[in-house]
Amino acid sequence: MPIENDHVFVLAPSIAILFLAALLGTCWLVQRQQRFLLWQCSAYSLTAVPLGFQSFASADVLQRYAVLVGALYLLGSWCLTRSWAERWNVSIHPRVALMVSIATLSALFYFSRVEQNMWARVNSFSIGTGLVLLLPIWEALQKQRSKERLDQAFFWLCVIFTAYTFTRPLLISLLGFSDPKGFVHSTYWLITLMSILLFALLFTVLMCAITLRETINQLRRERDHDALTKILNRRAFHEAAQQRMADKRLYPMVVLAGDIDHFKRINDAWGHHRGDQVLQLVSSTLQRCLRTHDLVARFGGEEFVLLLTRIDLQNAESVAQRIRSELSADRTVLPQGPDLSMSFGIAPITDSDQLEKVLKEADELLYGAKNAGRDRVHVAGTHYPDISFESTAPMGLHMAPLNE
Ligand SMILES: Nc1nc2c(ncn2[C@@H]2O[C@H](COP(=O)(O)OP(=O)(O)OP(=O)(O)O)[C@@H](O)[C@H]2O)c(=O)[nH]1
Repeated sequence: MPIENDHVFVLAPSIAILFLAALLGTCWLVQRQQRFLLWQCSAYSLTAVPLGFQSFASADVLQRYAVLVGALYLLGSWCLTRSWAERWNVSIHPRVALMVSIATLSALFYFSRVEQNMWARVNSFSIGTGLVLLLPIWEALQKQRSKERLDQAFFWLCVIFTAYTFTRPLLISLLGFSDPKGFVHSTYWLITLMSILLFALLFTVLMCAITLRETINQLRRERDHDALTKILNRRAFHEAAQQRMADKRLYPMVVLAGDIDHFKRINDAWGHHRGDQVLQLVSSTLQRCLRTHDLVARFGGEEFVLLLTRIDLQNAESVAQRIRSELSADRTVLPQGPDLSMSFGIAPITDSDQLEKVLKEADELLYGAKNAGRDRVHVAGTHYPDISFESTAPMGLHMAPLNE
């Protein structure tokens, strides 16, 4: 059969939708995390096939295969609902979708085989697919959704597309194109093709933007957080601390440098895995002491740093003492082991201070607490006669065990 020019023209949207499906499929293959991309890709592929078929078929052939074509579209709509449900983290009931699909296919059968009525066929199909698409939207309306602008845009695009699916035959007939006969040549069909292509494009652009945003956010999270304890790392702490220090309302502020005592012994006696659990326990204990605007970070090894806002040295010392007593009483990780203990150095921040200078001071105080026998808190401005400084240890190098 020779391919006519207008056939090629009406086939173009199906081919374009297949390209979009390939794009979404590739996005999923590259990162294998956003499963909604895969469902959307399946929906496009399943829709492009009957769309292409309809562009070629005569009215008689269409009537004969109405149920099969309808079934493919419904399957495509089901994949679309799975994609949206995945995105919004809602569950949809396959049984309801199945019942709607059976009713729709029965109507298609009736209006193509028993009573031949193209208009009723088109309308019953639109209502059926619209109802399937409504399922995840209904669920999403019942729960709190993301306030992110892209997610909001995605949700409303889904709502508009569903409303359009319900009313498409009516809308197009309102425009004056009420005769869907002779499909390939009808304006009705061209408007249908173009609108589906437009929606597919909009969905693809939004989904790619959402995926890109989430990939970047994930990379940022990994860059800023310690993989084991999930709290800030040294780099991110510096960045966040500079911001806090620039805010005059958050003063007085202090830095607490803390270090688990004899952590090497825990590793040696109980294994590295248990050591990791101790690090996680310490970070969660430290996190519990935080208030809004406070920061906690793991600087490396078993060394942690806190920045506490709107607090004086005396109260900061109480916080450190509370952390010490909570840790020593906690038997969750080492039920039969020794009490966990930590040493702290606490230094104040004044608005003219450099962060590095305060960290160094807190670290020297911590070093003093270790020298003085560990399991204690040393606060700036207090005289500790039992300290035997040998030298000023640089940040992070003070943990070498002393010969006791
Ligand atoms: N399990 C575990 N151990 C770590 C990790 N990072 C560093 N360590 C270990 O932490 C130990 C730190 O030992 P030291 O620097 O001697 O410090 P310490 O034994 O706590 O002695 P003091 O600080 O002087 O009380 C080393 O044995 C490191 O191998 C980690 O992510 N997980």
